[in-house]
Amino acid sequence: MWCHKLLHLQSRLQNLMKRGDIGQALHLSNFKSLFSLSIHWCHTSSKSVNCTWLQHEDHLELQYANAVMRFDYVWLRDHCRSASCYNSKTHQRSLDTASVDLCIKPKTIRLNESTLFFTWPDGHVTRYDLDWLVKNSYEGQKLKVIQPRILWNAELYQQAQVPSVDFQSFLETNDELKKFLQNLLLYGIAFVENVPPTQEHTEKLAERISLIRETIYGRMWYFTSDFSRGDTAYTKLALDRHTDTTYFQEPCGIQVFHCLKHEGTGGRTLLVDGFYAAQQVLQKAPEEFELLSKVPLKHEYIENVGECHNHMIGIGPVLNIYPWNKELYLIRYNNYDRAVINTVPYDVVHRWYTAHRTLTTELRRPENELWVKLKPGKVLFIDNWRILHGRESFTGYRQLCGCYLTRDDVLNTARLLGLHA
Ligand SMILES: C[N+](C)(C)CCCC[C@H](N)C(=O)O
Ligand SMILES: O=C(O)CCC(=O)C(=O)O
Ligand SMILES: [Fe+2]
Repeated sequence: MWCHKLLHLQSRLQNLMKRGDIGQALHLSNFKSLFSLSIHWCHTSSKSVNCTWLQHEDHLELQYANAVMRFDYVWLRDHCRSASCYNSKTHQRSLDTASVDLCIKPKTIRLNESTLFFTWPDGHVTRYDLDWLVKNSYEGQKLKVIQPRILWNAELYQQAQVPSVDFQSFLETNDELKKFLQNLLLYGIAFVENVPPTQEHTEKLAERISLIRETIYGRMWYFTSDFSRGDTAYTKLALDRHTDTTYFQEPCGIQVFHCLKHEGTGGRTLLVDGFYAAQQVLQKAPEEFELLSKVPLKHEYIENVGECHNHMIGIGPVLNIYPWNKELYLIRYNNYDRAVINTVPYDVVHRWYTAHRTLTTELRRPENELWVKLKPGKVLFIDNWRILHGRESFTGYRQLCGCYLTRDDVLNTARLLGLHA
């Protein structure tokens, strides 16, 4: 009975809080205390800052800066930034989280200026700046974009007139490197021009941004249509749009292409913004978008050519999204390398094929295709987690070199230059 009443009161109060009707909420909480139900409902408000909070049984409800946030008590104890709990020099936690009582509750909470003080049962005091709490709350994070991007089709990309960066200034100035990285992060592709057409210069370029990710293809790779490896990339055939290394648990982050030579016809490179296409799917058929983000798939690379023996398997959905804000961060799309689907029952399989068809239709719209002819001196960087690439069939002798970059290190460089990454 009491419990029922308390729940009712609690939900009314929460609704009032949500509507921002603090006066009413305060009134109710006073009313409740008359009936001595207030043991866990201590409510305090500060005069100096516009901040109120409710101490629930298992969490703190904080209203500040036009936001209602909820913090678990263990979380509040765990993130304590006091000298004994956190090393602010190394930014590492010293507190042993496993030593925190999972039923912990603050003994008292008080506000001074813009700092909230929690005193825990053992006397330890944790202090949080209100702005830190806003910034680090789940509610705040949910609204934030992890990686800002500009989605494009061919026309939008051409209109944007994204400039290429010159090789020398790229090597010599941080400003140019930053500009380049900003474009790579926003559009998922970027070009460097006037690069001497050698593998060594391409490597130097790559190393300016990040660590090179060595794979079964080597550190720097160099390929022609010589069938030297068991993959159609090493032929003159056309390749439909795809992302690379879908058969790795973590597909390579960035791909670098430098065409060192082409004496012949065809061989243009196709680029398609996979996130733009996925966004169209989300708008037209949200349940299909969801399915593509849920069904795990296997991709596989089996090679037995000459000395090269490899068997790689990568598992993950086509669309990878952050669960808390639904932001898309990785598309795994390679119809050549997709392995047997056996991770879901037959009826889901059929729905998956329908969703895959919708995505493919978007990816294949001619207006989404950006065609470029790679030439010696012009190096292309592709975000392999977002942009699909392909190529036209070709004739004659064509030599391409390049490498993959470790995504973490590209982002690291970007952040060090002050970019949001
Ligand atoms: C030639 N190069 C080393 C760039 C990559 C070849 C990888 C091709 C493979 N089918 C894939 O899509 O992952
Ligand atoms: O030959 C090309 O232009 C690209 C081939 C390809 O898809 C790859 O190497 O990953
Ligand atoms: Fe490829």
